[in-house]
Amino acid sequence: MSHAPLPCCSVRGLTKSHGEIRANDGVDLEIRQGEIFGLLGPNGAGKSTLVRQLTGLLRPDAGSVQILGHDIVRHPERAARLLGYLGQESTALDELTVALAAETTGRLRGLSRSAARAETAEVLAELGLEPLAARPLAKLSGGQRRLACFAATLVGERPLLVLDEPTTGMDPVARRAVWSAVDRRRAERGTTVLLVTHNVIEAETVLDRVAVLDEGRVIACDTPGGLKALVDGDVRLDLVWRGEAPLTVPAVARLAERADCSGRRWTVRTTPEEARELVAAVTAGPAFAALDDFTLATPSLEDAYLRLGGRHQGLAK
Ligand SMILES: Nc1ncnc2c1ncn2[C@@H]1O[C@H](COP(=O)(O)OP(=O)(O)OP(=O)(O)O)[C@@H](O)[C@H]1O
Repeated sequence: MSHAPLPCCSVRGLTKSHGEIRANDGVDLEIRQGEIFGLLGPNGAGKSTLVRQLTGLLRPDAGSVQILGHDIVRHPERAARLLGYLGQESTALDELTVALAAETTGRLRGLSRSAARAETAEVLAELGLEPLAARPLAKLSGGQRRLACFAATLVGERPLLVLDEPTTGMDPVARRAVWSAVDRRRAERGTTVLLVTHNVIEAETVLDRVAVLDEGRVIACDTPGGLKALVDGDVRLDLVWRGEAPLTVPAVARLAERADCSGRRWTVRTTPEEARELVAAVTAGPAFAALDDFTLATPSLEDAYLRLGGRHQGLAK
């Protein structure tokens, strides 16, 4: 008889209210070992509330959280030994230099001084942070500080990494360094990663599975491919006007009623057949003269998300 491996993290019926607001409403999740698992959802969906309960920082009103077989509701103090957590709030280590913050995290996690130092040097090199090693966290730019906090989270390795919006404020080079570091830990050490993110398109390439949270509930849980199958067959037409859209053109006026309009950019989700007709209509006559740019694209994970929780626009952060 074969046994399924122990899940890394198992959440059942998790419920938490902040006063009147039910931030988590019976959440069930199972994260497998070695998986990069994404938690998506609009602002206020309850992602941070969920994550803070997994990390033992917040006590649920009801439900259970097991991490590698440990009951985190009963023993919240065990979470620190099982997971590395990068939260959204600023760190208590803000007065320290980048190197010392990382080293101190390693020491707090039980590494000897020399091991903490060696790991810090490795992680700073991996993330391109060596030039900032001697600078206090409080004196760095937002993106630099975020990367330094991410570095500290990696020192004193834990089997589970919980990363709440790790790339907020980072430039593309730093973002790429974060995703490669995450991917490398999974490939080389079997680390499990729970990633909370708004940046769906960026995260799509590293995620094995995704749960979509909306108003405190899991409304979908699947692979990125599985979620995208929800919008299979649809295409997205983006139009960018030079100035005001030419609403005197009947086809454009009709489009205005159903497009998501964001300034000069209009987005329409439609079938390939209709997209061809729309493109023909806007690339002729006065509409074309008013058009700055247009693109037709196959669906992304963000389109799948919008289809699921479409009334929210929270992922466009
Ligand atoms: N300490 C608190 N006191 C009162 N209400 C809170 C508190 N923390 C969160 N909430 C409310 O609970 C709901 C869920 O918040 P949460 O921070 O978990 O959402 P989120 O999905 O992490 O959002 P974001 O993407 O903006 O970070 C929101 O309606 C929020 O206003």
